[in-house]
Amino acid sequence: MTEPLLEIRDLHAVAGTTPVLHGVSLVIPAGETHILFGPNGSGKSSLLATIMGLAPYRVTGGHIRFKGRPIEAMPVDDRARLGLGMAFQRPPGIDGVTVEAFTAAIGSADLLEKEAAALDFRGFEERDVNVGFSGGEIKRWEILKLFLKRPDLCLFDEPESGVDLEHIAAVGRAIDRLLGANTPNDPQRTALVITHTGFILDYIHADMGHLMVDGRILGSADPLALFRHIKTHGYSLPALTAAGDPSI
Ligand SMILES: Nc1ncnc2c1ncn2[C@@H]1O[C@H](COP(=O)(O)OP(=O)(O)OP(=O)(O)O)[C@@H](O)[C@H]1O
Repeated sequence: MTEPLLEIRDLHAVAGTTPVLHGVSLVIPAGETHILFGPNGSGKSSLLATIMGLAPYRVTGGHIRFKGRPIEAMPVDDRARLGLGMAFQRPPGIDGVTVEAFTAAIGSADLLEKEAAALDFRGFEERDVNVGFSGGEIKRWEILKLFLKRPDLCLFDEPESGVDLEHIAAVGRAIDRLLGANTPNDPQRTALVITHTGFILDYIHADMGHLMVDGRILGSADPLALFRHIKTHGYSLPALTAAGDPSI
């Protein structure tokens, strides 16, 4: 079996003083793409933010191992250096830091033009990062940012929400290309993707789907079967959890 790149066991976490995760366990082998489904407020974004190490999220129990190393207490910049990266749902604007300067700072200036064209994101070089970007432009920049950084584990928080129907194809294809094995030195990436609409499933190969409810993973199954099940039956899985039937 492939080594787990990310291993989360019985994770409890708070946002400030609010409990948000209540015993999440999740293992993602290297090279796999996993999808996280769940109703509003179930803790999906909190889980991604806790993995990334963002304030005000704090682990109060359990553990997170990435590449075999415990990272619960590791600062966010060390996690990024170790190979974690996240495309945010609602990232802050960075006044005074242009897209060009940001790209140069992460050592990817030579890639910007080509990758920006693939995401139809030309002409933003002089704009401050995420300042005044439309909802869809933010999403495209967040994915472009991961392209420029190429983290080993990519966390996507609703990458297609707010993106118009034409650009969803560009976003979907870009994510597929980002995650795919490009050269022997640039192997298949690992990803955890939050989606409500499921559009992204038309463009990427996903290995496993997880259903999160009330800060816990209720069950896991084939992502397309799980998505179809949620569309028909909502966010409860008595059949899945009782029988463990991967085809639902
Ligand atoms: N920084 C915070 N401070 C206080 N409460 C928070 C914070 N972040 C998340 N929460 C609460 O934790 C719960 C889970 O929120 P979270 O954003 O993780 O849900 P979600 O599953 O991503 O929802 P959605 O699908 O609507 O994006 C919510 O009740 C939310 O209000």
